[in-house]
Amino acid sequence: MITAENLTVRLGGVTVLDDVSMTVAPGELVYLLGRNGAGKSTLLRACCGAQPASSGRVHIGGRPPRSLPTPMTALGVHLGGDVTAPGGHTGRRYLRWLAAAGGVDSARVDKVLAQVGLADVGSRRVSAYSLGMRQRLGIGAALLGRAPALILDEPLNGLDIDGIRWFRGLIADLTARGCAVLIASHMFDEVARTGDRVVVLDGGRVAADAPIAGFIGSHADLESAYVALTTPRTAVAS
Ligand SMILES: Nc1ncnc2c1ncn2[C@@H]1O[C@H](COP(=O)(O)OP(=O)(O)OP(=O)(O)O)[C@@H](O)[C@H]1O
Repeated sequence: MITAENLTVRLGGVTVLDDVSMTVAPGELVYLLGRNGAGKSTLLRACCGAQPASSGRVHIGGRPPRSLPTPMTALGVHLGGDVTAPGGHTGRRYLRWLAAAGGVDSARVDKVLAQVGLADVGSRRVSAYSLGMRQRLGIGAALLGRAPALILDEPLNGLDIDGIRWFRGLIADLTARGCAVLIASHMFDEVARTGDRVVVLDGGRVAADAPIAGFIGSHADLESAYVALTTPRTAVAS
């Protein structure tokens, strides 16, 4: 279970998240939507304990993220951006390094490499991986601890159609096993196809929190419903 309660984050005098409350229940796939700068990454970082709250709270499985005794087994995280492994690490060595740091049995590493489709290239340097392979590796890092909650920031970026189909199956399997999954994404087709619920941020506030079909309502599709609800970036700036 991932929970944010009345979460406010101020950065550099700006309120980036404003009284945000939301929950991701076990077995649920919730997509976090919002325009560039709406506060999605900040919310995900706060949920991981990487971004302190100005007020309000976050709980992972009922505990504040920074007080989890073994964080990697409670919450899997891939905060997006490119995976850069130190010192020319191979994919396998990178995951072993993370597993050791997180107190996870190194026997998980080869299982995860297979799970993310990198078994054949585990001994290749990460610096020689393609963008999609690095994305898979980052997702693999989030899977190391077999955590019952997962947070991913734009995990589909860089994945080809095979990667997208693989990812779909992976998340369906995890949610079927009861994992609570929160994903920030701009890929509306994929969100509409696979999500249970959307939480929409607009200017740091929750503009909607609804099952996908309910959110779409009488609109033509998810994108139209979203555009009708949220403030275009140009309007925010003017
Ligand atoms: N360290 C910081 N200091 C000041 N402002 C920040 C800081 N980090 C983020 N912000 C601001 O907070 C707002 C939300 O940023 P955030 O990265 O959470 O948005 P986002 O919804 O994830 O956007 P994107 O879709 O582009 O990834 C932005 O206006 C950003 O400029």
